[in-house]
Amino acid sequence: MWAFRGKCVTGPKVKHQRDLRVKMVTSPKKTSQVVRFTEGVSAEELTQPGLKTNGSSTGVRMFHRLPKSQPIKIEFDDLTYTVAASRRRGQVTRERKTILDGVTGVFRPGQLTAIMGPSGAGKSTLLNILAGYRVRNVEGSIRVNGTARSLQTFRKIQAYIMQDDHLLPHLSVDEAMMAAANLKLGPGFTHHGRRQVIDDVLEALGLSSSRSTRCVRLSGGQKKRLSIALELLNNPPVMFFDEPTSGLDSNSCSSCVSLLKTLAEGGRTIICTIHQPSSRLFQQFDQLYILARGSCIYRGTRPNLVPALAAAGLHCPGFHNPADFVMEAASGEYGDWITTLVAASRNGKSTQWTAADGSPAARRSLQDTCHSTDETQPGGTDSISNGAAAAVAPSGAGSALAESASGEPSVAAAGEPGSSSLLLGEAETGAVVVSGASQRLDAGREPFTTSATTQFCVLLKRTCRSIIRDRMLTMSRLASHVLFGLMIGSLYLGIGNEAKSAYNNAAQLFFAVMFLLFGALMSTILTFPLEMSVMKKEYMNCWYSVKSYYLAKTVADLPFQIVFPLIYDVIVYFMTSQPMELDRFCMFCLMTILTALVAQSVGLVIGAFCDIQLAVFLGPITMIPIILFSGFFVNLSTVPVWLSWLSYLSYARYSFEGLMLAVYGFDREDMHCSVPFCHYRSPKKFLKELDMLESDYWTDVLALSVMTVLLRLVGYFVLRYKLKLER
Ligand SMILES: Nc1ncnc2c1ncn2[C@@H]1O[C@H](COP(=O)(O)OP(=O)(O)OP(=O)(O)O)[C@@H](O)[C@H]1O
Repeated sequence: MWAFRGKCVTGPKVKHQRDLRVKMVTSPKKTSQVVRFTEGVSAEELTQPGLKTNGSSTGVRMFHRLPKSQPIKIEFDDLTYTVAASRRRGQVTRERKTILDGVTGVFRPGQLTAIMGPSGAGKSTLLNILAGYRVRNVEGSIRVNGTARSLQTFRKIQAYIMQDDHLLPHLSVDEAMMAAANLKLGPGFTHHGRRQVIDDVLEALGLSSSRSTRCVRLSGGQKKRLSIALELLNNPPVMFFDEPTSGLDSNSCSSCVSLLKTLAEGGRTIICTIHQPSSRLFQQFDQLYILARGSCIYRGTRPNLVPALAAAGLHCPGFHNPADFVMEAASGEYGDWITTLVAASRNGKSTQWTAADGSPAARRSLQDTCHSTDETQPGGTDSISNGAAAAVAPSGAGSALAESASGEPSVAAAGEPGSSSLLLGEAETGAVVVSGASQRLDAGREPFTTSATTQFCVLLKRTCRSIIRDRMLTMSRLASHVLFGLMIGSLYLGIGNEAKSAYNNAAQLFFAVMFLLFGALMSTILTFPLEMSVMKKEYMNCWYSVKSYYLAKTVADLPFQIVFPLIYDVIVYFMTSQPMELDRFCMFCLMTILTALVAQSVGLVIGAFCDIQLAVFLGPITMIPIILFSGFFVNLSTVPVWLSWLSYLSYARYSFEGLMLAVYGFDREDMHCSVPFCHYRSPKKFLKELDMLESDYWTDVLALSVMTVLLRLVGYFVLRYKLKLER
């Protein structure tokens, strides 16, 4: 059941799935669009700009203003991927487990290709390798439009939509889209131009009415469509989808696959992994690439699947969903057919069943831009071995990609604003529509569309917005500083100048250190790993650099790490009657702020290093030795020499010492004694007792500052390393 603007199109008009096929047709010369449907849709519906499925729009519409792109054909030969085999106890083994075993295939523009196979067959692995998400331990070759794939160039023209929708929960749809547009559309786009592109994409994907809805409140289907919308902004000609229908109900699945089909019909190369599609979904796929145990058992069109299986001796019973049947066969339910089917498809090399050759538009366009599938490119193969070659693939790939559909090597500057149409749909002339703003595909080594400064500014704004919108966390942080401040202030009320309460006052200062350390550490640890998944997706899709992200992330939280300790300081300092001297108060505040900053840096390192489960354990655990060597529990002069070096690594030591010196140092006069004898009437005596008399406040400031900077650098490199490791 399809509907337009909420109106259902059912009954005699729509008889078959094929009737529902939408063809977007436009003339490159005309600015107005003609929307042509196959049979079954009334004339007045042709004028409707949006298309809705099951009451929710999954619209199909020409996007006038997106950057232009061009068709991309991906070929891969003898792809093999191995991982280290698990070690048996007490045994060092060099054996490797083969996940993909020399598979070959071609994915063409204008086609929706499904990579199918039972669980563990290697679908996601193949997708990741083709998308460039995985490069280590990969052997074989990948060509893009007949030329060796340059990972750098390819990353700019592909989008990878992950199985889970990694979205920032507190941003609205519109805000998420605007941030993406600011990052992905070049400087040539004005604010108005970006707005128009966003409007087009949201309208087309049926998200216009959800503009102001926060991502966290979107339905599963809407989240999926938003994930696609975000990637569509720069009109990537290649889109990879990992299990796009997972977690969706049958209607949302259908809407989602229809959308993918429409994107493919516009000339894009759409590749998705899918487990076991219903027969309704299955009908939508043009090409199938079926894997079993890391080998290809079928490569060809969907209608050819049953004949191909029959030719190999495996007969699909009538009325049986071919998708189910082939999955059952691949799982071994009818005996061991895998070897036979792999041999029949020659592990993907056979082109016997790949009759269709892309949409006519894409095909014609490719004739100008590509070499034949089976042509061997002398020296043009991106031989990937242990990832090394992928990284140094010739930049010539970029120029091949950059050629226009007419074969002319003309690609306008990145982000150049254009006025009409894009790759989605076919021109009446049959050529793929490529007019309008264009994407620069060979813009040197820099893979990002926007400058580092722009990336930083956009990310800073977005991160600040996310922090403020995360009311629960932000208010909890604020409330905890106020409440603990009042609690400590009440508990140690007016003791700051009382000689008999010197130890209590030191305990109060030590508590401030603990509270600020844990507060800043845990708030970072709890949020950073969750943001990392969003960051990873966006970084892999070339939105921005790690550097820009990390800098924005660290700077965005800075005001909070300054304001919250200040609130605590004001309450505690005055309630506990510390010396009423401005410079001492400023030194006190500086020390608490540095304490929060160093703890935040530790949180960034731990958050970048491990997932949230491990991080919430590691964070507090790593604090134990830091606290132990702070000088509060043990007089540091009594620590054995072989352990004393640890105290120099303890940032709690510098914080505690700094606070003590701010309050008792700098020749403070004797304190008030309300009893006959006070041992620590002289602040110097008290500092000497704690082995702090010779210490210097500014050395503590320097130590904490250096630690903050170093830890932030460590966090940055850990983040980079983690991203590299995952590939
Ligand atoms: N880095 C790795 N180390 C060890 N094994 C791996 C690694 N990556 C993948 N595998 C294994 O390779 C096999 C294929 O994994 P992959 O995720 O590609 O399967 P899949 O077909 O997508 O399965 P599913 O549909 O269940 O997601 C699995 O058995 C998986 O455990």
